[in-house]
Amino acid sequence: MMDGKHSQPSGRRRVFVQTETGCVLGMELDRSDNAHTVKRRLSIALNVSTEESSLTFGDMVLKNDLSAVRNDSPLLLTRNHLHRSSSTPCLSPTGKDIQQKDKSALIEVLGHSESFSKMKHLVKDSVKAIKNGIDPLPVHGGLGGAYYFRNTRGESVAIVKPTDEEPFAPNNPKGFVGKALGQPGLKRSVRVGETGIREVAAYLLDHDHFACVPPTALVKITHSVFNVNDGVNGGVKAHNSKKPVISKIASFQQFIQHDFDASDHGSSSFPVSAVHRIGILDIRILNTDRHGGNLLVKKFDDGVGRFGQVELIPIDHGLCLPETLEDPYFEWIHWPQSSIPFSEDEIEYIAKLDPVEDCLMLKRELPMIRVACLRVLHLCTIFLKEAVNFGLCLAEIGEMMSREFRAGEEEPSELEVVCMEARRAIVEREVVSPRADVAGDSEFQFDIDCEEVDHHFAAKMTADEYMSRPVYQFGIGNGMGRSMLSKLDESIEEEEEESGAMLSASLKDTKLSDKSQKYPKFSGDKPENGYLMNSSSGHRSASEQLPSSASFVKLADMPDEEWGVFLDKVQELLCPAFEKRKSVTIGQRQRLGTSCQF
Ligand SMILES: Nc1ncnc2c1ncn2[C@@H]1O[C@H](COP(=O)(O)OP(=O)(O)OP(=O)(O)O)[C@@H](O)[C@H]1O
Repeated sequence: MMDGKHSQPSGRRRVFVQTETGCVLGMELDRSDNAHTVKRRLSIALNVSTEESSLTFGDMVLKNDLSAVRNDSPLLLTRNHLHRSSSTPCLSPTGKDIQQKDKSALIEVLGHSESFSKMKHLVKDSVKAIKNGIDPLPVHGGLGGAYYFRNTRGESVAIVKPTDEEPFAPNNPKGFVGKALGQPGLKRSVRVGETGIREVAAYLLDHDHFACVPPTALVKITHSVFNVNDGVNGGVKAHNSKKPVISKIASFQQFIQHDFDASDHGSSSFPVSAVHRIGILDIRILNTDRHGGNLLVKKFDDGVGRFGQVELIPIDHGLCLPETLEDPYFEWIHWPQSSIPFSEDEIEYIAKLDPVEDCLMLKRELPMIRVACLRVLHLCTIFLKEAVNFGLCLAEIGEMMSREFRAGEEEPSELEVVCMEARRAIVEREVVSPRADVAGDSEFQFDIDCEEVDHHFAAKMTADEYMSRPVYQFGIGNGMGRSMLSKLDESIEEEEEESGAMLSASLKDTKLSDKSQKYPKFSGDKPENGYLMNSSSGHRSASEQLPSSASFVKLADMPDEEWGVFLDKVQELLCPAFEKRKSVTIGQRQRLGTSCQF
């Protein structure tokens, strides 16, 4: 639901500006403000240099016009050079000063979605506990900084993960540092500091609480428990050896009581429907991190005190919705439940999924979300719907999205092969008839100038208006196709190109029928290139190197109109790909005999 604050974007708004090193300042914007005035205020309040830096909001680099910035939005101040270091400090602020300057509450939910109303009591309980001296407790597991926030009884009510404490972010408390916010992260297709919005996106996309993602919101939160590494933010230590209070942007998720996680326990007691529902979510969001540790398991009383069935709660969605098609990791792919056909209600749920409406909703609730992520969501939802229509089961769909390692080389997934083929077909068509089919079409009026783009377009346009247009007319980017790719995107691309990982241009000689012969492969000859295996294990060691990730198919480089044509082409090519997959499964079943029937 939108409220008055949403519908009047250019009036007075409060925003939270975060520096690359994690300092956060809340400030009020009025109509006369522009990026320059915001930077000047930031520079004075935080004593940071804002020279040679850009103010960004998702894909947008903000200049004069700040009308696209919504109330309560987090903005990021990034330095302009390509290879930024994480050591550029805020010079001298203390958390207390900042807190006094921006006058925000201890915990403020960013965003006004109805879905966040469930968080109000958690926020209230946490604030009350803090005021009563009950401090949050650091979480020891995981690679990122995380904290259990408690109620006055000392029970955990929420888990909070600050964006500047993610793996490789400047204030990571577990030694995984070295990058600035906005740079490619643990997965290259997910930038440092952007896992929190993905956690929120997964919650918002989990319509009807189908997969049971715990309520999650983005918050601005202030406490002394948070980590600031030496040398970051000037390495300021509080007088009298007390840790300073510090404000952060963080994800705030309801704590769910549980008994263990799925990595500690055999999967045989997991209900088929829970596995299916989580699988359906993972496919839509292309989850690259669904290992057993990210499924909490809760026993429930079967009434007679026996250990019966369990509930599964999916957590940690920070590595979903990557900026390019990626190799997902689906632990459930190995579980027999995934080979059982979908039930009627699951099929109905999938049929009702509307990728266009989902993208609009995410853009409305998380306006900083990148076009690239929305395109991944759009594509994967279409893929899921078509696959289920065709009659594939969860395991088959998951397998079609997963890459394979053969002889130490990584091959594109069947879905990626379809996408590569679709892009090649478009390129060929353009060579024959350069854009004749799209360029002159008077309906393609959605390319809006890069700087002046109206990012409230999505919010202003009703779902019906949106739905009544051909899909290729609206490239999910709200006019932010190629033209809106920010400098950051260019930098991520340049870095990828430098590392030789970008193979998406190699679209020649591709044929659906023979992926192992015709497609480029990523060699796993260097140990650090084995990231598929590493990420699959779910237990990464501290010594593990930054995994190199590769993209066979990029989605965000297509202008809006091409994106629509691409989606149509993908849909056309999916049927033969499904036929092929079905024949592989039948072949496997025949070989295995009846022992694997459920
Ligand atoms: N909503 C939740 N309710 C209860 N416990 C949770 C919740 N979310 C996370 N946890 C606990 O906190 C631990 C760390 O959380 P999480 O896995 O999300 O962090 P992470 O740093 O992203 O981890 P990793 O590096 O393993 O991906 C989990 O293993 C789990 O035990």
